[in-house]
Amino acid sequence: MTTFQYLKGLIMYRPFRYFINALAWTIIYLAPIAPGLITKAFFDSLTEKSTLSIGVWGLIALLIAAALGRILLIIVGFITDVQFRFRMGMLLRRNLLEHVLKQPGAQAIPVSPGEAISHFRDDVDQSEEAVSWSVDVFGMTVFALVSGYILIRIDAQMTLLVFMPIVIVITAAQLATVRLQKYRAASRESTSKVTGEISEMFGNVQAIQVAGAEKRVIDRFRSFGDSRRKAMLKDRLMSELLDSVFSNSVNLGTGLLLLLAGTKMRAGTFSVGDLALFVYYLTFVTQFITNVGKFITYFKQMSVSLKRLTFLLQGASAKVLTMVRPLYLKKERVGVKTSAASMVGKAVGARGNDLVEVQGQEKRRGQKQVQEQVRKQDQEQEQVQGQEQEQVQEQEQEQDEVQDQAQKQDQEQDQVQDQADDGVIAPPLQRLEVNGLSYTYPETGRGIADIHFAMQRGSFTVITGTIGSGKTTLVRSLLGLLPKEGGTIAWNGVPVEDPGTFFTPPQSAYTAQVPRLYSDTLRNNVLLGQAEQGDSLQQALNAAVLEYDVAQLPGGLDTVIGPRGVKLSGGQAQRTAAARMLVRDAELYVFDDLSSALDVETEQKLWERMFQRRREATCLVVSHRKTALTRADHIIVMKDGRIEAEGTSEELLLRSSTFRELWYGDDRKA
Ligand SMILES: Nc1ncnc2c1ncn2[C@@H]1O[C@H](COP(=O)(O)OP(=O)(O)OP(=O)(O)O)[C@@H](O)[C@H]1O
Repeated sequence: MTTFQYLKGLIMYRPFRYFINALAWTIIYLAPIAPGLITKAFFDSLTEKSTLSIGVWGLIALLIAAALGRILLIIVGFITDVQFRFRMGMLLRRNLLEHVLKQPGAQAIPVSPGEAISHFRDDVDQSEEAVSWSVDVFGMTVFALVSGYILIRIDAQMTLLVFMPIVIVITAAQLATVRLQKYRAASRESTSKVTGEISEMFGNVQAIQVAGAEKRVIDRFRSFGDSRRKAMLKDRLMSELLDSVFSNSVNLGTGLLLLLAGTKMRAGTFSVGDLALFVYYLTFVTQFITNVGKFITYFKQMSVSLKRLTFLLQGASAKVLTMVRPLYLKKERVGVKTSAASMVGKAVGARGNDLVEVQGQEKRRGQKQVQEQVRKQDQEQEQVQGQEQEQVQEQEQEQDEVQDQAQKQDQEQDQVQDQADDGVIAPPLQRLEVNGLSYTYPETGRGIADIHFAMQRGSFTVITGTIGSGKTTLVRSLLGLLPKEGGTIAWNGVPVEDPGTFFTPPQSAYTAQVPRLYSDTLRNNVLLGQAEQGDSLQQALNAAVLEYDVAQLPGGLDTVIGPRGVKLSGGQAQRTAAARMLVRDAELYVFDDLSSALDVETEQKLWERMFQRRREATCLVVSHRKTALTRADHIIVMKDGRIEAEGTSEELLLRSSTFRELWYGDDRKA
């Protein structure tokens, strides 16, 4: 997308508001035409060249009225500007945010969160600025044309001699904006780095302290700060330099005007009123040239912003940025679950509808056959006279029953179809099948390849393997947190089109290896906005073996656990994440190495309680612990991104050396 297309896309978001804004500012810029002409007439009246007889006070009153009128217009102009530009900024941020949220969770943004914030803030502002200035340029061009026409009619030679040098000076200064653009890009980049570093530091306070790296981290931060200072200085210096050239052009013009006007006035070809008008318009015309320059600069900076925003889209078309959408992310539908759930429904729904439709057609075909048969039988019955009445009645009854049954089945299917159309939930899990799943990290070329496995309802499957063998990658690719490169995932035989939106509650819930907690109360960290229903929270805490810990906390469930849950132990943090998962009803629970911060006894309790609570829960668990392995119906052993062996623990102890190492390694650790 070119910068011009981007600008146009933003304008076309609210073309009417843009038009109103342009109209308001064109009137504002045209407003000085009248006071200029009044001033000219007044001065000419002093030398008896004009018949205007309003006197000094009359002139002052007229000029004040014109100024007040312009102020009023400017207020209106600000209102129209704000109405347009903030909507445009919101659209950009909204589209960006929606795109980021739709990305696989593990790859949502290609930069640090701090840098992403800087893109959201500065680059959107920059784009707003450029579009807003385009309005000014339009208004001022109209002013320049009208005033130019008036001045040329008075004295074409004078107009040319005064304004040409100004145009040349300003154009030369404009050329220097290429450098300004370079400096601006560098200052943006350095600001992003500083913002990113701040968020990294705040996010990793513990790690920095544990490593005794405070000084090194601060030194690094200081070096980023220094680079930023230098880049900002160059940027500001260049901006101010150009500004001063632009603003001093008026003085240059006035000087030229005085030099040239003297001779012409002596010759009687240039009146005092003409001089007053030239001086009066000079400021505005110079402002026009300056502002056109500014707009060109903003336009160039906008191209830098467009590049940076497009980078955030990670390969998606830049058109995403200006797509016309309502300014909110979700549209809640009354009576339907959250949009995530509705997306889920649609993911399966698309296929589900096909299935229902095919089945429906078969049923209807079946029904027609039955009816056909009935008709035939009727004819036969009419032909065979004298047959016993009883037999006929029996047959009719049977036909009615068959028809009733077919009708009932049709009604049931209609119901299923309605549900799928509403996008509520996918059907309960009976079987999950993964075939040929693969993903490679572009940075390392590592990942997983050709993963096949299946899980039945209520089963407990453990993924185990050596460090870095691809366990987490497998889970993340399955759940759509990484974009799978190949393979299929089927829920009850129906392919899952978009795992990222499908594998969310109520289909599945997930606890990551490194839990993400927020600086909020424990309660809010578990519920994450979900309404507290009955004793569901207590049950989840109990299932996650967290009830004792909660009782020990000073504020219980209302204890604020600090940024990233720093006030909790590693095990408490993981169990909080597990409680967050368990408080949500799900068909499939996925745990990524929950045991890494739990002792054997606590882990044992956790599995026991989990199964007491949900007998039918299907679990996919990454673990190397015997507690989990002995409970498993099926174990998948990963090595170098592939499944090396699978089976029960007894089978694997006989067959897999990797598994034996993991099994006895666990003994050695215990
Ligand atoms: N974000 C990433 N970028 C590039 N390569 C990665 C990334 N994450 C993991 N890898 C690589 O992919 C391979 C599989 O990693 P993965 O985290 O899935 O292993 P794992 O079995 O879960 O390891 P662990 O037991 O340490 O949790 C490893 O070789 C790792 O170096």
